[in-house]
Amino acid sequence: MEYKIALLSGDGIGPEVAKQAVNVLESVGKAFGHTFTFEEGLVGAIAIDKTGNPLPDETIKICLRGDAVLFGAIGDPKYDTNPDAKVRPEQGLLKLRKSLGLYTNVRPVKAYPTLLDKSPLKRNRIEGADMLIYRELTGGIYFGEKHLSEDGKQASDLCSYSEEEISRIARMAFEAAKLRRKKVTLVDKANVLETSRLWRRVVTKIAKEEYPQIELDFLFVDNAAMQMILDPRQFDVILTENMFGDIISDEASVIGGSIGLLASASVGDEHGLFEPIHGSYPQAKGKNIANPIASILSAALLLDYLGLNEEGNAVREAVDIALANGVVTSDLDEHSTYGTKAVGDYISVLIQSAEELVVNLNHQNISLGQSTII
Ligand SMILES: NC(=O)C1=CN([C@@H]2O[C@H](COP(=O)(O)OP(=O)(O)OC[C@H]3O[C@@H](n4cnc5c(N)ncnc54)[C@H](O)[C@@H]3O)[C@@H](O)[C@H]2O)C=CC1
Ligand SMILES: CC(C)CC(=O)C(=O)O
Ligand SMILES: [Mg+2]
Repeated sequence: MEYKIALLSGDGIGPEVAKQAVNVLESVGKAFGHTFTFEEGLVGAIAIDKTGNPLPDETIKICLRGDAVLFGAIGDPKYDTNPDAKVRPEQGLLKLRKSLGLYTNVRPVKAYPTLLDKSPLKRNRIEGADMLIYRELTGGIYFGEKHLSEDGKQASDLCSYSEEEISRIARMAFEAAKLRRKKVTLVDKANVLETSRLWRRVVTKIAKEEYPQIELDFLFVDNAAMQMILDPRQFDVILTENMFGDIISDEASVIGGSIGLLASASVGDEHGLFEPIHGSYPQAKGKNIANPIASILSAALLLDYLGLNEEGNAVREAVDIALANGVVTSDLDEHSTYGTKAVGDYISVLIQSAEELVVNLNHQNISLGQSTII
């Protein structure tokens, strides 16, 4: 089959890690007889530099005509250090999520058996940890009305959610839990926030009426942040709003040993975008030291989204082999001599001999709209 992928590499390490994901997809194409074509679009700081707009209309068109979007990262210190900048790279990513209707962001987190001693957390706390974070992606405080008073002394960001926005991602999270350990934890701040109380009411009703077989429990986000590192194995599927999900998923990346391992799928009713959870890590730009695995595993989720589960598993299998053989960047092994490209090449070469891989890992399917991810 032929697939058209919109490629938005972005800023900082985005292009370097996305390049490795592209190479991996091309290897998958060779091994499994598919053709992936890539159409590149500008986004983020580079798009501002070239067009004045962090998300040019042409980029949206490229995404709309693709079968899926592969995204690198955006962000640049010249904006991070200038709070007065009116046009910012991050606006490009937020607008893209909204324009494509990507209301659910799935972030798989696990402790890899071969990396248990790479995490700063104790092995006996993390062994077996395996969760999916369902983060709402197009609502909440990141999208609410912003206000700065004329004298610059008062500011506000509105956090707003509707029943519809909550119920559509909640159903996705419950569907995922059905195929796993049948537990959903709603993370909120319902002791303080009206929006969180709405989340509780809506999610509780859906659980009772539609998913009686799923255990639903609740955690306040401050406690959840602590539980995440105290006892991460208690979590199966976490369901939460936009900002809480952003924060606790970076925290959860410590379980695996590096944020450079964490992939994500952003999906809605019609489109899918696949990106690492990390940002543009500008300190590493051009140094060939960034871990490409988050981007490569995002490509695996993209394959699942296209219905190519065996191909997605081949990528995950190759990643597992690289990790087991110590073919990792310096974030996972300070003595490593492998760079971004070497790790990507190793994984790509393994995939090209895919018939030798046992593409039969113990991954569980997750129902995600019309498609299935692992
Ligand atoms: N989805 C996106 O494009 C995101 C963009 N950002 C933007 O990225 C820029 C930098 O933000 P930060 O807060 O520094 O977050 P960041 O995720 O870029 O980096 C934080 C730290 O994580 C580690 N790290 C990140 N990616 C890694 C990789 N592939 N391999 C090894 N280590 C890695 C590094 O230690 C780094 O110092 C900002 O402009 C921010 O707005 C931040 C988060 C997400
Ligand atoms: C621009 C930010 C909202 C991106 C981010 O931190 C994320 O999606 O994880
Ligand atoms: Mg984030």
